[in-house]
Amino acid sequence: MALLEVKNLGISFGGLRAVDEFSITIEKGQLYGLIGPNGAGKTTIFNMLTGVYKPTDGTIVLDGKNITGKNTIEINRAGIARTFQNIRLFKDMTVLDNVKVALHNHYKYSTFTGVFRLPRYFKLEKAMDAKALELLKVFELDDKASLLASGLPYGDQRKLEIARALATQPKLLLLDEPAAGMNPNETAELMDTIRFVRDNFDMTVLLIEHDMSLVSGICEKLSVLNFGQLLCEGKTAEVLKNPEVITAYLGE
Ligand SMILES: Nc1ncnc2c1ncn2[C@@H]1O[C@H](COP(=O)(O)OP(=O)(O)OP(=O)(O)O)[C@@H](O)[C@H]1O
Repeated sequence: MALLEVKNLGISFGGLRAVDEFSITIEKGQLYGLIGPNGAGKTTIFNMLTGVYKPTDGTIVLDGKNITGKNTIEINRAGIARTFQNIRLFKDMTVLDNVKVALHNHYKYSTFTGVFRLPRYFKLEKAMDAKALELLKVFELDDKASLLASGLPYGDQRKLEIARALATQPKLLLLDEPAAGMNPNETAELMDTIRFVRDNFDMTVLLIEHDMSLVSGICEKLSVLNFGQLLCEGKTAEVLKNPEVITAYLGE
């Protein structure tokens, strides 16, 4: 059974059909890329997959469960986490607390326990600190845990966003232009990190990216979107040779 099965997804904004009849099947453990020119509808698809927008048509099934039309919290609990094109961290919180916020889904204590600082509070806070640090270590951010997120260099902020998304323990990780604004060295490092996450967290990744070095470097399969519709899909090397794709996108 596929991890993600999307069929005939569509949405309109007023008179604009932003996404139309979009289908995609992603197997567990795949590194999958969604590419296409600016305004093709890629982020809109992410917004539908994560419950920010309700699709007008189609179905989204995650791991056998129909999640179409559910809200963002329900979808995150069902197992989809994402990062954003424009980094969205809690900039005035520490690096550690940014990850701990996302862990709260899985480490629950009552308000009473929290307000009165009962033993369970300290026990869970300690467990969350350890889990958050473990995640930060993967991204080599553990020694920066007590810094404010706003103080991190750009590449580290992007990594922290991925760490925070992973803290919700998703089945599927959506990355919206993870290499945006990165230099070639940072991008190469990011590719290693994404591969590491897939291999060590047993993760499935769908990413939107304009940086072709990253797309051809790590994506096993691609779907190409043009004017809201699927132009073609398949193995990365084959898709990138497709003349229609070159005309629509790479020849820009
Ligand atoms: N909330 C909205 N209201 C109206 N139009 C929208 C809304 N969200 C997206 N659109 C439109 O839908 C189309 C697809 O936009 P989207 O941001 O999904 O493209 P994209 O492929 O992610 O582009 P880019 O690569 O530039 O990020 C665009 O024409 C955009 O203006």
